[in-house]
Amino acid sequence: MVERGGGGGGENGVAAPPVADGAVPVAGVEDPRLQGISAAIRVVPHFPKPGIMFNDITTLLLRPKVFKDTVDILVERYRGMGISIVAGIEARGFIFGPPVALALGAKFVPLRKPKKLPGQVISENYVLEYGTDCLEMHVGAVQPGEHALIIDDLVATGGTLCAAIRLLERAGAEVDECACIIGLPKFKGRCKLNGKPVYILVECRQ
Ligand SMILES: O=P(O)(O)OC[C@H]1O[C@H](OP(=O)(O)OP(=O)(O)O)[C@H](O)[C@@H]1O
Ligand SMILES: Nc1ncnc2[nH]cnc12
Repeated sequence: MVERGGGGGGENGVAAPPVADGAVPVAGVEDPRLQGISAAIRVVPHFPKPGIMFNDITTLLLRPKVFKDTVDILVERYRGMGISIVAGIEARGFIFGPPVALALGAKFVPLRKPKKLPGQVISENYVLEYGTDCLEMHVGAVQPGEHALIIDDLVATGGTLCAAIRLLERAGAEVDECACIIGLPKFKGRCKLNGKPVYILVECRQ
């Protein structure tokens, strides 16, 4: 299966968005919690720019039962798998990642936008719908051979997750899976990015 941008370093050193290349199921459709999670996500048309249907998880956070259901589903999936790193992507991965990390007894590693981390970092550029961005991770946060879970709120093109995977792998970690609360329908709930499975709870509403 062909992948673009899988190893970093596309044109101008910036990786292109990836192509889905595998099959991983979404959370079981029979799980009654998923409907509540989907219903708690507000869709804001034309934010932050015309034509974008923004899937806003802040409304989910206002409902403690639904927020807990969301965290619980992830904890239930990853408990007992030997994951020692939960890496969260700035900014919304910082909301869902830490409670999952605590429940798993794993460390939380923030993957931040440029020039936010004070220590020595490694960086990965990636392509957004318009322009580029970058994620950074502290050197020494991850030890070679550790098993990692990457968490964010939403996967759209997958460019952000691919940059996160590259960061963890450059540090020698084994990325077991990426988990997002929301995924665009084009992923059909099943995908791999950079060869890593992506677990999606609910489809993005557009
Ligand atoms: O799959 P992709 O096309 O890469 O997009 C997904 C990313 O976009 C959003 O973050 P954003 O870049 O808007 O940053 P923010 O969370 O700091 O607002 C979202 O939280 C994901 O991190
Ligand atoms: N439609 C969307 N809603 C929320 N965050 C996003 N990040 C990229 N696309 C998004």
